Amino acid sequence: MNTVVSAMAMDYPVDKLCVYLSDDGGSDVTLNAMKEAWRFAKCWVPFCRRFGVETICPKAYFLEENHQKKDCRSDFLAEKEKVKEKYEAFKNCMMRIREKASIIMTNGDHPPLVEVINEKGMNEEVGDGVGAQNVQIPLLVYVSREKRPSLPHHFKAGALNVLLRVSAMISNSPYILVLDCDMYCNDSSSARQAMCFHLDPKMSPSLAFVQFPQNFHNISKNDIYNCRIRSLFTILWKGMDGLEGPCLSGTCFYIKRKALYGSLIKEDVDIMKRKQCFGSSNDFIKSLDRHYKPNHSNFSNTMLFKETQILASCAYENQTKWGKEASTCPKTTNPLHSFYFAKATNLEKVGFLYFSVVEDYFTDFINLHGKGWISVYCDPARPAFLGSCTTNLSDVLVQSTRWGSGLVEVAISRFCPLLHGPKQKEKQMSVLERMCYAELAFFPLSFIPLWCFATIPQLYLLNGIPLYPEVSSWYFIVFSFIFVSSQSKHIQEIFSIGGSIQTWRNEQRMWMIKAVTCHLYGSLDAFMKRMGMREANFLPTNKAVDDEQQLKRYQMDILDFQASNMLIVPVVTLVILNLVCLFGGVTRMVISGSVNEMFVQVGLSFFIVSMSSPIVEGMVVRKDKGRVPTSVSILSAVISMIYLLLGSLIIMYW
Ligand SMILES: O=c1ccn([C@@H]2O[C@H](COP(=O)(O)OP(=O)(O)O[C@H]3O[C@H](CO)[C@@H](O)[C@H](O)[C@H]3O)[C@@H](O)[C@H]2O)c(=O)[nH]1
Ligand SMILES: [Mn+2]
Repeated sequence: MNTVVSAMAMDYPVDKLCVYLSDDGGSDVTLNAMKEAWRFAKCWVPFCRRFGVETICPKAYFLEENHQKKDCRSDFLAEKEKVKEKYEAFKNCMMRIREKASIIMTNGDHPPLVEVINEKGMNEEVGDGVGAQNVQIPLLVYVSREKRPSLPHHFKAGALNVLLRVSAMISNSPYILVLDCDMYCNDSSSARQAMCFHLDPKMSPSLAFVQFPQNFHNISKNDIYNCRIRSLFTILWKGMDGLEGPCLSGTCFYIKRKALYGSLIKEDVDIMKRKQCFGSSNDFIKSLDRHYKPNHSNFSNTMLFKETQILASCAYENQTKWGKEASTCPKTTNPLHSFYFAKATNLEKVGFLYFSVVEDYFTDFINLHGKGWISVYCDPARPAFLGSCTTNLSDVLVQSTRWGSGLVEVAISRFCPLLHGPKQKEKQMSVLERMCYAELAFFPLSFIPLWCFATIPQLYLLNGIPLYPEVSSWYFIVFSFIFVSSQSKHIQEIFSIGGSIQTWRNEQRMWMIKAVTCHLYGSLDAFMKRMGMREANFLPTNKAVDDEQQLKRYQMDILDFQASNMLIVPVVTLVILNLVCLFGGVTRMVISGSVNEMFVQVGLSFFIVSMSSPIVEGMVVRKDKGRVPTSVSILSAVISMIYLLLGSLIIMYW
C-alpha cells in the first residue's frame, strides 16, 4: 500500500496520473486494503503537494521524521500532526484487514475483476479534517486478471499485458511507469525527470523507455549478498547508455506505450490485421487511434466495465500476438531450422514477451532494442525508487537461479543474441550493444569454468602433479597477468564508487557461490526446458521477513546458511575440498621442496579458501541458527572425500 500511496503522491498533474495495481492473487485483502489506501491518499496527496514533501512514501516519511530538516511553520506542523494521526489509523486498519482475513490460499483460480476505487461502496466514517472531501487525487484502479489452474498465466509478463490492455480502456496514457510491488517512489519528481527525455524532440521519436536503477532501502552496511547488483547498475547500464541505452530492468522504468504495441499501430494497417494481433475487442482497437480519448468517469458504465473484464480474461489472448510468437514456430529439434524459420516469418509480437522468465531482458532484446528503439539511463543522486532487497542467502540464490535459467534459456534458443537479427528493413542493433546482450545471456554459463577451477587443480595438487607453469617460467607471467588484471579491474570498479576491500571480497564470494549453485541449476533448468523436460516457473522472492533473528544476522553482515541442501551442499563441499587439498598440497610441497612447480595451484586454493572464510567459520565456529548445519558439513565432507578418492585413483591408474 505504500507503493500505491507513494505513486499517487507523485508531483504530476492529477488528471494525467493513474495508478493501477495488479493483484495476481486475486485477494479481497488487497482490494480492501486499497480502498483504505485511497482514503488515506485523500489526505496524504494534498499534504505532499502543498508542502513539497520529498519523501512521498508515508512509511519512509514517518520513519525518517526525526532526521528531517526542521520546518517549523505552524500550519505545516499542525497539518503534519493530523496526517500522522491518519497514518496511524490507516496502519491499524491494515492490521485489522489482515487479521479478519482467514488464511487465504491463493490457488490461482479466480475470475477477472477490475474496479476503479472511489467513494462508492466506502463506509463513510471519515470526512473530517485534513484535505477535505473534494480534493482531487489520481485515479486508482484495482486489476486482478482471471486465473485458472489449467491455463498458463505467464507470470509477471502476463500480468503486465493485462495492465496494458485494461489501462488502455480507462486512461490510455502514452507513458507508463512499471514498479514492482516491493518498491516505492522515493522522489516525487521522477516522472518529470523521465518526461524530460521522452519529450526531448531529438530523441523522443526513437526513445522507448527511461530506466532508473534499482536501489534498495534495506541493504546492510557491507551488503554481504551483493544485493545491490552493483556491476549491472553502476557499470554495465552506464556503459550501455553510451551505446543504444541500458537493458530494461523489470521495474523502475518509464516506457512509451506505443513501443510495446509494435508496428501495427501505424495508421495504414487494416482493422482485421489489428484484430489478429491485438485480439477481438473493438474498444481496445479503438484505443490505438492517436486521437482516442478514454473517459474514465464513464467507468460505472457497464459497457466499459464488461470490456475490461474481457480484456483481463484468460481466453482473450488466444490466437493473438500478445507476448508470444515463439509458439508459432513448428516444434523442431534442429536449432538451425527453427532459427531460419524465425527469420523467415519474423512475426509481429506485442506487449511483454512470454518466452523467458526474465521477461524484461527478453522483451527488450526482441521487441525494443531489437527493433531499433533506444533507451536512456537516469541515475539521479536522490534515488527515484527504493525497493526491498533479498536479505537471506536462500532468497538470493533462488532469485539468481531464476535469472540464470531465464537468461540461458535465451542464450541457447533461436533468439540467441549472437545469432538473432531483425528483418532487413528494420534498424540494426549495433555490434557492441548486441555483445552486451550476449554477455548477459551467457554469463551464467561461467559455472563450467568455475567448477573446473574449483576441483581439478586441487585434485592434482593433492597428488603432487603440477598443471601450471613454474614460477621461474615466462608463461607464469601470462597466467599471473590475467589474474592480477582481472582482480585489479574489479577493485578499481569498486573503489570508483566508494566501496572497500570488504566489498570486493563479498562480491568475489557471492560470484563464486552463485556460479557453483544458481548458475549451474539455472542452466540445467534451461537445458531441460529446451528439451521439453520441464515447465517454466517463477518463484517470487519473499516479500515478508518473518524471521527476526535472520534479519538481525543480515543487518550484522553475518551470512545465513539456512537454505535448502541443494543450494548449500555444493558450496560447502567445494570449500572442504579446497581446504583439504590446500593442507595436503602445502605439506607435500614443503616436504618435497616443489614450491616452484606447485605455486599456482596452491595460490588458487588459497584464494578460494580465503574468500570462503565466513563459510569455514559457519561450519566450525558459529553456534547460532544460521550456521552451516552439521548434517550439511558431514554430507559435504563425504562427497569431497569420495571425489578425491575416485579422482586420485583415476589419475594413478589411467
Ligand atoms: O506470477 C507473477 C510473478 C511475479 N509478479 C510480480 O513481478 C514482480 C517481481 O517479482 P519478485 O518476486 O519481486 O522478483 P524479483 O526477483 O525481485 O524481480 C526481479 O527480477 C524479475 C525478473 O526475473 C524482474 O521482472 C523484476 O523487475 C526484478 O526486480 C513483483 O511485483 C511480483 O508481484 C507477478 O505479478 N506475477
Ligand atoms: Mn523483487
